[in-house]
Amino acid sequence: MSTALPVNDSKTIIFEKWEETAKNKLGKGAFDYVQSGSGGEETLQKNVQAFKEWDIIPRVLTNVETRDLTTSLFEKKLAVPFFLAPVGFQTVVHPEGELASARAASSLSVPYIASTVSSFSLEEIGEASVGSPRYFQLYWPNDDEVATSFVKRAEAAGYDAIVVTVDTTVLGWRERDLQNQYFPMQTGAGIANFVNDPVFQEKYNRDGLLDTNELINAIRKILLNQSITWEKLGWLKQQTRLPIILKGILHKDDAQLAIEHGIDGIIVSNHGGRQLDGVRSTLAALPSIVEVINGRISVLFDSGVRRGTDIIKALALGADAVLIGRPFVYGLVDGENGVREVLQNLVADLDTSLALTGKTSVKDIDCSIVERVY
Ligand SMILES: Cc1cc2nc3c(=O)[nH]c(=O)nc-3n(C[C@H](O)[C@H](O)[C@H](O)COP(=O)(O)O)c2cc1C
Ligand SMILES: CCCCCCC(=O)C(=O)O
Repeated sequence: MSTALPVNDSKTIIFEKWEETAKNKLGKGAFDYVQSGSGGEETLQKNVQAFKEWDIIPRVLTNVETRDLTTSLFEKKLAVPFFLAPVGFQTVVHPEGELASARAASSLSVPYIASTVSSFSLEEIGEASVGSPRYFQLYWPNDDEVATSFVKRAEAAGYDAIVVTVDTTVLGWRERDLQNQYFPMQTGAGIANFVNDPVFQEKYNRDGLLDTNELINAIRKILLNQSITWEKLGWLKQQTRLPIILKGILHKDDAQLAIEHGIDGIIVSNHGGRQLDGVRSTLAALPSIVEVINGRISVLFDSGVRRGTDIIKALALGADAVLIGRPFVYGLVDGENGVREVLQNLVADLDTSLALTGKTSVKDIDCSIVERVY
């Protein structure tokens, strides 16, 4: 990486400006669905605030002429230490939804995580991101045969890992969505992985005979699984040769259990403040989890990452890589180009921040360059 200049033809650099653009372009229901958190949005705010509670203390005179943003996870090289987080229902933001975001990510070799509730099938998203790393996020359905089918399809479509979201046994209490009476599936978004699944079709869709409302009800009935336990993970591991990553870990004891159950990685996440409100910010949760993990498995991180310096802080506190959610979703209001713009700027911002931190590689960032604000 030799330049830290922002993208020349960028229209929007600032996260808050993208958010404003999204607010102006989207209907209230869709915008609130993306922006809001659960409950009184305490955690949503804490996630962002937490980054301000850590100072970067840069080093100087270290020769940062040549810089390297690459890292590796599960023996695969990544061009940058950040992923597009799994985000469902992307056609509520732009008609090309996940295809646009996956193409933008792939054009910059940014790794992508496809959601179970995508508006295009995992096979279509896989094709849109061919050549670039991609993981499949599993909302573990309340039907083992459908769960197995999803995992096998992800393997066949060339995905590199399965991300099991474990913080969504039920949907969070999202007051703004409830107030707006907004549920994105009602727009027809988020059902592609089900309607393209042979097991689901045969068992629940009577081979395509259900009308849209019946279909949505059938999906909702099996989408979230309240009965999964640590013991059941052994069964999932037997269904796939891909690494399994748990998304939604906040407690250090759960980090320990992940290791004991042979899990390959965890994502320290509170779902962007959208599930249980009042939980810890992820940056506050990270250090104690990293201590327990002690380098034995990969630790990813999300919730509240907005800028390059946020990535530096999360890496310094022990994350191997981070995920971004809302920043790319706001870019998606301008389709593939909008997402690309957000990502290009984030790469340039990260590169600038790396140089000014006095480091030449993201792999060299460690806790020596951060301290809690006092
Ligand atoms: C609109 C929207 C939809 C989401 N859909 C999913 C999903 O389908 N699966 C999932 O595991 N997480 C989902 N998430 C959570 C993200 O993966 C991620 O944890 C969160 O957005 C990170 O916080 P940030 O938005 O502050 O970056 C969603 C988040 C948003 C904003
Ligand atoms: C019953 C729908 C569950 C999917 C929710 C998607 C998501 O994770 C989010 O909105 O956040």
